Amino acid sequence: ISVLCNYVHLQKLEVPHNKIKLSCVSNMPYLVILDASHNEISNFFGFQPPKNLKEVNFSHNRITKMKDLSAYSSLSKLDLDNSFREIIGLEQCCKLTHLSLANNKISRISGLDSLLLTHLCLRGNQLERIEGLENLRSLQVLDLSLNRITSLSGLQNLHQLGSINLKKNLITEIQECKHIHDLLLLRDLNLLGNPLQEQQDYRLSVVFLLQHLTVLDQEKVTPEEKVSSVNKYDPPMDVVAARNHMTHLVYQLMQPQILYDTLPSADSPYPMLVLTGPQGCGKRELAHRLCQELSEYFAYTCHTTRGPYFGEENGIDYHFVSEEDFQHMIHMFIQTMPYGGHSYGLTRDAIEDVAREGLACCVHMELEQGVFSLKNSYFEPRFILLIPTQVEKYKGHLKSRGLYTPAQIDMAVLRIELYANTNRQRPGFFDNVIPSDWEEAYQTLKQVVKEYLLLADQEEESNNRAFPDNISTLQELASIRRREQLVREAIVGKSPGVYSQLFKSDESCASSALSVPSSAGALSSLVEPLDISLLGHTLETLKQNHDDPHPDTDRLAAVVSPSSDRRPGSNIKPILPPIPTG
Ligand SMILES: Nc1ncnc2c1ncn2[C@@H]1O[C@H](COP(=O)(O)OP(=O)(O)OP(=O)(O)O)[C@@H](O)[C@H]1O
Repeated sequence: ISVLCNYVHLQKLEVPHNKIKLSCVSNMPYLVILDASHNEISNFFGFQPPKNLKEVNFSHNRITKMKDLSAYSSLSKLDLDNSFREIIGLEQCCKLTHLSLANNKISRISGLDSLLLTHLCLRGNQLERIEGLENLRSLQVLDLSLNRITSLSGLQNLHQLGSINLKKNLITEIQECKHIHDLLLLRDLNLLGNPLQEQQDYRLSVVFLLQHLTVLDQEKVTPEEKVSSVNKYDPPMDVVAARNHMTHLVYQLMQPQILYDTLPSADSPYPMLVLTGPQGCGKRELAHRLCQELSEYFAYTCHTTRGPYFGEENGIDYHFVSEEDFQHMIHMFIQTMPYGGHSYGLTRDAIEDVAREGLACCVHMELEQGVFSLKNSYFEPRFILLIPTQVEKYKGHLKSRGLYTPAQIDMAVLRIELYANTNRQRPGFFDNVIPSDWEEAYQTLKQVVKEYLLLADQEEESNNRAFPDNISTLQELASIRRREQLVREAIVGKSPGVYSQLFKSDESCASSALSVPSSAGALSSLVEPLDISLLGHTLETLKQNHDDPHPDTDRLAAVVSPSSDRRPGSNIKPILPPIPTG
């Protein structure tokens, strides 16, 4: 092609698939693009360097050795798919962004450190490791297919990478993906033809580990795959709870159905109080103290396979059972939770036993498979969150227990945020929040619970009774007593025990309301429809009420007064803790 020597202004020369020599290029000082691929060139770049040569393709020639290309510093794109073993001579090509060195015999990447490459192709070489790429911080597209690479280590700092092709290599472990986990721009990954594809759930695992991917192995990652992978490997609390609930529901449905008579209907909620909070926040101690001090209202009801701590008693602190027995009675549980190598669970029978004694059950639980699981059931407990507000104090407390490793303590501290977030993001999820590191946490809890039981008003009134301030208080009390008398007559001595207020909700009122009989005509303007759904198991308490010469006026008034169809205790101001930092 020596005739081209006269074309001095030529900017683009394409002569692929020939057997030509390129000495004429020395006469083309303005050449910008040169394609001399698929020739038989062995001495490449053997011409005077055109000043502005940007794109050169010398692939598929007979080049066996790279050479110094510092004279060609304008190069931005270079294809050298030949048969050489070592990368050299590119150090001065500081404008080079696209480099293809495919199908050579390169076994080690070197000499690329100073370049600003965005696209690099090393397909079909003999690489076993990814090394020498650490400084290519601008790299966006990397093709390492058809090599012998076993690990993805070496890619972790290439934060601009959007596409990696590792087809047909020797990667065996899915865990290798952790090296590219932090590459947030990575959208396209190709691992086809690697041994790790044989592993079970390979695709879901990779989709989970690399949640930014949109294409994996040349196939689009669907939203369904993304959701399934998260549900499988890091299920949100709702999903864990839903599974737990579903499992136990299925177990229950497989059993003969028992009709319990403590409650008026099968789906009436039991009165229940649930204390929850992070590990070692003191919920266990508080729950048991509450059961002790308010033993006429509460009893503890959970089963566990862990052994009793010093001073704990079977049937009082837990029902202690063996793992074997626990599994044997698995169909009886409403929910279960594995924790620290032991199992915990709540059975319907245990709740029923407590209800038979006219008590409400009080339990302490973890969030995921405890509180969330109960939220799915038809039980409608009161949930109280106990949350540490002073991280250092909380850490100190955990340390002083001598039961936890530093890692476990850190994990426990991290979990505070889980509880705080649940409280922040789901208004009304907890009925009350009490800082557990206050000295007066128990007193606050007790007061809140008494409010639920409507005992606080009662105490207040009895104080008032003892020291009536003035005549108008006396008159008011007399008036309340008169109204209360009428109410008693109207409901023929039936009213729910105070503890049943724990679970009285708007819906239960609405679904089972009964209007006051006409014999109480005088009252019909005074009282709202009465909730009798909760009365079945409270007759004894009612009888006591009836015989009581000093009736609890406020309590009854609250049961029947127009305001009583609000959730009891709803007038209490929630005590919100300051949210811990971090
Ligand atoms: N049925 C249940 N469902 C869910 N969680 C439960 C259940 N019963 C107990 N738990 C929780 O299991 C955890 C372990 O209970 P355990 O009685 O062994 O207390 P602990 O050793 O004082 O625990 P912590 O780690 O909170 O100090 C506690 O967080 C407790 O609230």
